[in-house]
Amino acid sequence: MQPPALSLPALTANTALFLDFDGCLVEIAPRPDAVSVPSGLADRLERLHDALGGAVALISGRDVADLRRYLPGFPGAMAGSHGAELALGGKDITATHDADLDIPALHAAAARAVAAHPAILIERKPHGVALHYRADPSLRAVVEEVMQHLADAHPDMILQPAKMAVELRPAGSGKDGALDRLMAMPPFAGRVPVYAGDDLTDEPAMARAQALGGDGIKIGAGDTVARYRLDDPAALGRWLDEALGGLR
Ligand SMILES: O=P(O)(O)OC[C@H]1O[C@H](O[C@H]2O[C@H](CO)[C@@H](O)[C@H](O)[C@H]2O)[C@H](O)[C@@H](O)[C@@H]1O
Repeated sequence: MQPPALSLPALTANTALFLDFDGCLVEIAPRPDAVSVPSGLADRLERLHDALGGAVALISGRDVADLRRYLPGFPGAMAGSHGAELALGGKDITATHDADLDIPALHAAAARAVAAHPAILIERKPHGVALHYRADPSLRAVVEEVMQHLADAHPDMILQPAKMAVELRPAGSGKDGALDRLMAMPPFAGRVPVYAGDDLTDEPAMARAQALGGDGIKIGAGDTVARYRLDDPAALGRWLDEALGGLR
């Protein structure tokens, strides 16, 4: 499905805005810790937050503590770990699932399984693990096989394919669930959701936003359920700035 690239949805004072992080607000980098936050992004997010009465949320596969390192002053809600964590405003981070997971054991098992392949980067997350093969794409099959074995051994977790990576996240998590949770509470409730994202983990959330009468915006290339598309994070930034002008 290739959505039209011609027009974009209007942001109004009644919009609830949901933004993904990697590949959406920031360009993809060689490693998770090598992303660069564009100058002006923090200010843009704060102005959107003010103009939309606080109804702006970041919805990321990263955990919330990691997101906060990149956007420390962001005043809005953050859903992290593919929806497995939620933090409202600057407040505490809560788990949204009730799976009783032995995460240190999962991290150790993942590390043992790829010990022979130092090019595979292990990202230890509070609610799961990611194995990245961006440094050597020929290791994709190894990563997929290891993660399938880990998924088979951990029925409370599900596989999440990502860009040059495969992740395990808790069953019952998901960015669509994060969107639903936020849309049920103020200041999001009663608004029209607009969700921008770039990756497979964003597709269910964009579908959900559209099912609720809103819109999805796919950032970059690839099949998508979203009705709209923008080329890259810079294009999203320009569109958000234009939209801000109309909200004043
Ligand atoms: O939901 P997102 O905010 O888009 O996060 C998805 C994953 O992003 C990160 O990995 C991806 O970005 C890295 C930095 O650009 C890149 O090196 C990697 O190849 C990508 O897969 C992050 O490391 C993951 O934890 C997120 O789940």
